[in-house]
Amino acid sequence: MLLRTEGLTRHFGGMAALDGVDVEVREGEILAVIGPNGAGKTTFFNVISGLLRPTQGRVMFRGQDITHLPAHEVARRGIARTFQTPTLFMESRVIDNVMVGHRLHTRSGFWDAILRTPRHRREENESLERGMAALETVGLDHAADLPVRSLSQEARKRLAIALALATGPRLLLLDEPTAGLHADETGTIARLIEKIRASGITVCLIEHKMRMVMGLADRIVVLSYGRKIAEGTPREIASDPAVVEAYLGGEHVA
Ligand SMILES: Nc1ncnc2c1ncn2[C@@H]1O[C@H](COP(=O)(O)OP(=O)(O)OP(=O)(O)O)[C@@H](O)[C@H]1O
Repeated sequence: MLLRTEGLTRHFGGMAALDGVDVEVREGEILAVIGPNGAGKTTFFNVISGLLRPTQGRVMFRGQDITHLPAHEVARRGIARTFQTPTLFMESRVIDNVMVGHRLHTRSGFWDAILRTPRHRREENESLERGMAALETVGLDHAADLPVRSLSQEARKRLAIALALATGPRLLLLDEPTAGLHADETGTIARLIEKIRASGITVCLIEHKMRMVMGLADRIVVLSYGRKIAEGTPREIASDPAVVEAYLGGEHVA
């Protein structure tokens, strides 16, 4: 087991955005987290990645309790994530955006940078290499020197994934990686996710596009009102009465 949440609970005021959620992420799989709007999916990612403290419950990663670690420490241990709305530096070059991600793992400080110490130079070279490798994975190595603003919407999504890959994760959390994209662009991202998994990185994604989820995920976890209501293979989920009810009962039909 790569990651396990136990009784994960998060309240906002009187409301439980997550309510006793037990989820296991297996090494090497693509796990999709789905559910109607407001089901708690993003909150689930925020708690795992250390951006939010759970009210109750635990997060275990590679056998260690990471529940109370700050976000940068969770990232250092091997969990990277993307956000629904990526924060990119539009006027900076593509490669510079990616190198910021890798610096999370470097040790040079302010004085190393000012004095251009050997350690700083070595780490800069390493950041560049890692950054270029991440860009190559997502198919943006040819665009390394272009400003981010010149990229299409779809290429920016891939860049956001490259930023996460540059941190060298074991587990990649993708929050709606295809939001706002057309069907053919969605296919490109799906193939990229398969490629990332083939490289040995475990993927957990939040996704609303059912066709994509059904074709891509090994397993699916369904959240509704903060609770896990179903879990299984795409085939099992598609015919699960509780899932059909959760989607048809709300205003959201995928
Ligand atoms: N920081 C916050 N403060 C207060 N309430 C919040 C906060 N974050 C999330 N919530 C509430 O928690 C519930 C779950 O939200 P969350 O964003 O996790 O759902 P989601 O499944 O990701 O939804 P969507 O599919 O719309 O992105 C919602 O009712 C939301 O309004």
